[in-house]
Amino acid sequence: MAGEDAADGPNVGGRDPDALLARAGARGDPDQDQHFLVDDRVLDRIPTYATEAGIDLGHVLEIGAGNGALTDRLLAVADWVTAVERDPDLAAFLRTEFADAIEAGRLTVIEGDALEVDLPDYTASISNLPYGASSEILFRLLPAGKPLIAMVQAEFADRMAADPGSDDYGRLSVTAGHYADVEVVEPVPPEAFSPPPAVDSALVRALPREPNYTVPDDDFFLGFVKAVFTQRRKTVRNGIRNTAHISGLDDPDAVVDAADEELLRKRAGDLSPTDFAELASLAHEVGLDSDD
Ligand SMILES: C[S@@+](CC[C@H](N)C(=O)[O-])C[C@H]1O[C@@H](n2cnc3c(N)ncnc32)[C@H](O)[C@@H]1O
Repeated sequence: MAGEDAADGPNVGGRDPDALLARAGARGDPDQDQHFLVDDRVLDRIPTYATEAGIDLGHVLEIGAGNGALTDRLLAVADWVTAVERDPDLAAFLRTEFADAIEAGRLTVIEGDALEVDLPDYTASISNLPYGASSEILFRLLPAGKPLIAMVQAEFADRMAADPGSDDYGRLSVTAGHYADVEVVEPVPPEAFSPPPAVDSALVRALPREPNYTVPDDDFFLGFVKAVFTQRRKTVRNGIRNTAHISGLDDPDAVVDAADEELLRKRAGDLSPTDFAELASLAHEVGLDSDD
């Protein structure tokens, strides 16, 4: 079990992030989404967002391990960490710096693109994500139904966790909320990173659960939500009619004819996830050709 036994020598959990950067010889290339966490307090707090929620740390997946500052903290609490890193120099550094943990079978380094490599069967993911690919990476991870803690752009975090009717509520909120309860657990300023990103950051925690609605088909539901939000300033009636090329509906008019007038008069940003599920279920029933 995670805890004292998981500690791998006196340094694990206490490596100085600046010293790690110096040893890695990494300057951080913003074009490669390389912004390394150098604030010890933020690094130390990240695993606590998992432990306080009782998340199983048997096998933690870290995407974008970089110089290993977070990997070090994860090794202090997890039984096993799999770290994915695309930069070959950083992956090589991780293999050297954490040779003892690798030798002990507690760390696996996967060199490659997180969107392409095979992912292991992990119990939780905890990452400081490359912002350029956060959306794609998150929507690779969330359907796995495992708890997730991720550093993302603050604005992105707010949109993930937003409630219906708020300015931040949109496709991202409904899609993330389809898989998990999402909360923003900590805002993180640019100075916590080297080099500092141009944007504010935030840590989100996503705890998987079944949605409180049912849909006939996840992909159809998510495509329908995407389609209607492309017309967020229009009424839902027009949104459904105008976006059949995105939603894949064969007969959007049949959906509009059958749907509840009160929902059709609203705009996408005012529909709850349950409203979307009701409309998508109806659309699936009456808006698709039977041979689809
Ligand atoms: C924001 S840095 C985080 C580094 C380190 N984990 C930390 O917390 O300081 C993101 C890391 O992801 C790596 N990266 C960028 N795109 C990636 C991708 N598609 N797949 C895997 N790693 C990627 C970068 O090389 C960089 O090391």
